[in-house]
Amino acid sequence: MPRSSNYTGVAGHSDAPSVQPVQAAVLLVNLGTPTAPTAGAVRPYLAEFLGDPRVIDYPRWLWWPILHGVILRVRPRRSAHAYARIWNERGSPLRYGSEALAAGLQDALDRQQPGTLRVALAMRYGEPSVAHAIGQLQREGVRRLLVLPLYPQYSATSTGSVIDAVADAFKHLRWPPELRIVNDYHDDPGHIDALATSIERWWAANGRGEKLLLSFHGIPERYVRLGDPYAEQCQRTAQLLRERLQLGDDELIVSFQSRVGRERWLQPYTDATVRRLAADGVRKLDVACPGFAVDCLETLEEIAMQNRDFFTAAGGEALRYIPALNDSVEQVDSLAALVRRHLQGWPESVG
Ligand SMILES: C=CC1=C(C)c2cc3[nH]c(cc4nc(cc5[nH]c(cc1n2)c(C)c5CCC(=O)O)C(CCC(=O)O)=C4C)c(C)c3C=C
Ligand SMILES: [Fe+2]
Ligand SMILES: [Fe+2]
Repeated sequence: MPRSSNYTGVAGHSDAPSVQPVQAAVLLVNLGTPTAPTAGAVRPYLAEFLGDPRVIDYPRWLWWPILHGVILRVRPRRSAHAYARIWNERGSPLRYGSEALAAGLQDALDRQQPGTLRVALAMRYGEPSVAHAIGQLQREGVRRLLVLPLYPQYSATSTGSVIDAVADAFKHLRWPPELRIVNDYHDDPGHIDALATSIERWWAANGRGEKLLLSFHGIPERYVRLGDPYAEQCQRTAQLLRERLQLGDDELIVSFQSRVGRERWLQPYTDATVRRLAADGVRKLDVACPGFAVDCLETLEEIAMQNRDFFTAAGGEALRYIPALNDSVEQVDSLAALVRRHLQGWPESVG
């Protein structure tokens, strides 16, 4: 059964020509990435990203001159240099990793119930945009849409912004599909199990470091004070993993990376933490980033290169980055189960 068909999964019930074909789709949404590791390609990407009021909530009259007058003149070159370190013949890891995950999820769902569910991928910033992907699904006859942002922990800056983009896209549709959105899956047992299994598998192949650091992307602390549940969800994911891996409080540490700007972000910061651990005598440090569904600039460059160098410069021997779940069978299977659960009550599509 071709993926774009309007097969309804209810053979024998679609003989009346007036019945509208029913097809359901899962739209995975990741952050997005530049089209090339150059300042020219990074600038429009950063302009869209940092111009999103969910990401930076300063009033526009204050932020716009700073963004366009200062930041977009300086940062694109610096960021492009970082992107160049992780770019390869397949392009940007965030893009091909997300595509591989979407393809894996499509195959897994097809194996269970062939042709009932279409998996599509959109990027919050850049292409293919959320509006473009939803328009395409609409043209294919999709009437039921499950949006799955690839962020295990909810933050207004990430998931909230995806919800905005979906709402904006819907404004332009005369007859939008029925909609469900996964808010988060930070404590989903299948997801925790997938993370734990992948870490254990990595330890079985590479041996175990003295400590395991879980580094999550940071956000401004102020956002959490204003009600963003992100920090709490990161700590919950860490606690569940700690229990599942049977690690003590001093063996599994949580930190927050990728701070931008002058505001105070969630603490402790990852760079300060790896330096402190090296200074405290830790020689071999394992780092995983459970907030990232697929590897990207923030894991492959910031952790596996920059923070590795901070660690060794401070006296550590080896900082070993444990890859994200990417398109592993663990991630594909846990997301397929999550999708099936969220589709319950839409029996024509997946039942
Ligand atoms: C300045 C504010 C930022 C907030 C708030 C923020 C939250 C946030 N980001 C992610 C996931 C990713 N961010 C990535 C890159 C990235 N993040 C910011 C800024 C904020 N992020 C910038 C400026 C950049 C671009 C690179 C740079 O110039 O430093 C990425 C990687 C993208 C890639 O192409 O590989 C991801 C993924 C989350 C989950 C989050 C809130 C929880
Ligand atoms: Fe970010
Ligand atoms: Fe970064």
